[in-house]
Amino acid sequence: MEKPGQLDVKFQLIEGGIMPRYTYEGDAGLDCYARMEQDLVLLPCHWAYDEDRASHRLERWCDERQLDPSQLRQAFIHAVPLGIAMELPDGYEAQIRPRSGLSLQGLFCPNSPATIDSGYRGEVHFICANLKAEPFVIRNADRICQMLIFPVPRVNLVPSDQLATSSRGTRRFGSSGKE
Ligand SMILES: O=c1ccn([C@H]2C[C@H](O)[C@@H](COP(=O)(O)OP(=O)(O)OP(=O)(O)O)O2)c(=O)[nH]1
Repeated sequence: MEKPGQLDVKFQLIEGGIMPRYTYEGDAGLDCYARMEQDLVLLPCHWAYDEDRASHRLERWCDERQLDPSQLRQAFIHAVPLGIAMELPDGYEAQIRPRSGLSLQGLFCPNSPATIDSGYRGEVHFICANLKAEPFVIRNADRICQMLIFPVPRVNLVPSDQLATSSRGTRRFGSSGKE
């Protein structure tokens, strides 16, 4: 039952998915979990400049950790399934954002904050890449990102020949630091 300041949103679990949850009371974001059939290894972005060497580098890295590279799905950038679909009320969006702790480990979300439209009924995904020098492994049920839900006004575009003046005017791109 919805209370003041709360919003009911229908979430559907996809087989193998885990319901997002607030980890601590007072958290703004619902933590979301990877739904992976196979472990994923995100290769460091800079390896993409020398793809021929990337597989040798990965083999060596796996050797040192007694991992079998043939058991790992490899990618430079990947849309990780989150095991959930949703029915957002009209006038709302969900945003998918990285978790700071994983960002400090080099996990990068190129479209952050990602937009989940209210009409989208497919599985929600987290798009990510690896900015660090070492490969980054994502496994099933890893708590990989967080979701926040916001109201979004439907905008009526009003064609206008003239806009009201403002103190910023047309200044941009660091203009406030210059004389
Ligand atoms: O990180 C993301 C981004 C998007 N989506 C899903 C939900 C969203 O509603 C839909 C479309 O996203 P978006 O509008 O950002 O993508 P697009 O490239 O503009 O695709 P489209 O032409 O389908 O709108 O894809 C995700 O699951 N994860």
